[in-house]
Amino acid sequence: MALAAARRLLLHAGSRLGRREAVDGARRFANKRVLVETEGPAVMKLRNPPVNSLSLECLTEFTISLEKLENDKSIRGVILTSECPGIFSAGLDLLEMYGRNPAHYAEYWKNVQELWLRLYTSNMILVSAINGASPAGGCLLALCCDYRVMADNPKYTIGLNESLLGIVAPFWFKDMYVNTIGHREAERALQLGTLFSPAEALKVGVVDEVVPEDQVHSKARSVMTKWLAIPDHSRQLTKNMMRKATADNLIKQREADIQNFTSFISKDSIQKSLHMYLEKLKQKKG
Ligand SMILES: CCC/C=C/C(=O)SCCNC(=O)CCNC(=O)[C@H](O)C(C)(C)COP(=O)([O-])OP(=O)([O-])OC[C@H]1O[C@@H](n2cnc3c(N)ncnc32)[C@H](O)[C@@H]1OP(=O)([O-])[O-]
Repeated sequence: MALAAARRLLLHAGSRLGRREAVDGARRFANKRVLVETEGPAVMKLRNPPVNSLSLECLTEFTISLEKLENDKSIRGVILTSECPGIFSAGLDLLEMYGRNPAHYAEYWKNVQELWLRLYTSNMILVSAINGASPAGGCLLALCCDYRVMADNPKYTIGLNESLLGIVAPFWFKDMYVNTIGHREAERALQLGTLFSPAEALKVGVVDEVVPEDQVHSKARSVMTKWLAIPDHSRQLTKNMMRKATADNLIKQREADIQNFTSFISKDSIQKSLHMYLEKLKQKKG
């Protein structure tokens, strides 16, 4: 379904579904895969079990929720986190990129671009409370934030691991990685597909702070309070100054990027790599 049509549908549904309601004293609205609490600092919780993979539906709901928050002038900042225990997000949904047709790949990629552009250029303060594993697209979500707090659990890893899957992170994932950790670290981490432990992620600058697991949300809230003390107009103009060129780089070649992705992911060799990776995930489970 085209994004515009899906958005119309969801926004319409949102006027019923997403109407602010009092639930246990908290104001919140929810789609199926994203819960948003707007009491105190707004919190967006991904809840697409088992692993918060970013399916087309999840991406669309995420984008719509973000749009609704952006349109609410009383909301200046959002904490992004997960409701799935031990998983922040497993990244893009592999089943959206495997065994489908080119039209589906193109539609999916358009929605990935849309979410990234919205998150990366959001006027709101975004703080991620990374309470679980955060590979590839999961890391991408966190990198879009203005500040990243990660739970100190060595089982949780974060990074752009695409090369391990036999696929290649697109140039805008790479640009954001370079902006965050510098060229040399990004060059090495992208080629190796490094998944950093929290301590390593802190050392290279993938995250800004690592705290005991039970403090990840309270720390994110205190970070938000500090950022909220800065006047919006100056912070927003500064953010825009820092990020605009990177976002524009994608905006000026969105169609070409969709075509590149579609032809890349449709290749037999790439589909084979994804098949092997999915099998590996299954075997790990069994
Ligand atoms: C060019 C494009 C750029 C690409 C960017 C990306 O983000 S690429 C994405 C790169 N992402 C990665 O490389 C992350 C791959 N995932 C992992 O490493 C682990 O799942 C985990 C560490 C996130 C959670 O470990 P855990 O032991 O808690 O959980 P588990 O492992 O037992 O999985 C449970 C079920 O979820 C399934 N499933 C998992 N991920 C995905 C997915 N992305 N999608 C769809 N499904 C996924 C898994 O197959 C299994 O299904 P089953 O058998 O029940 O039908």
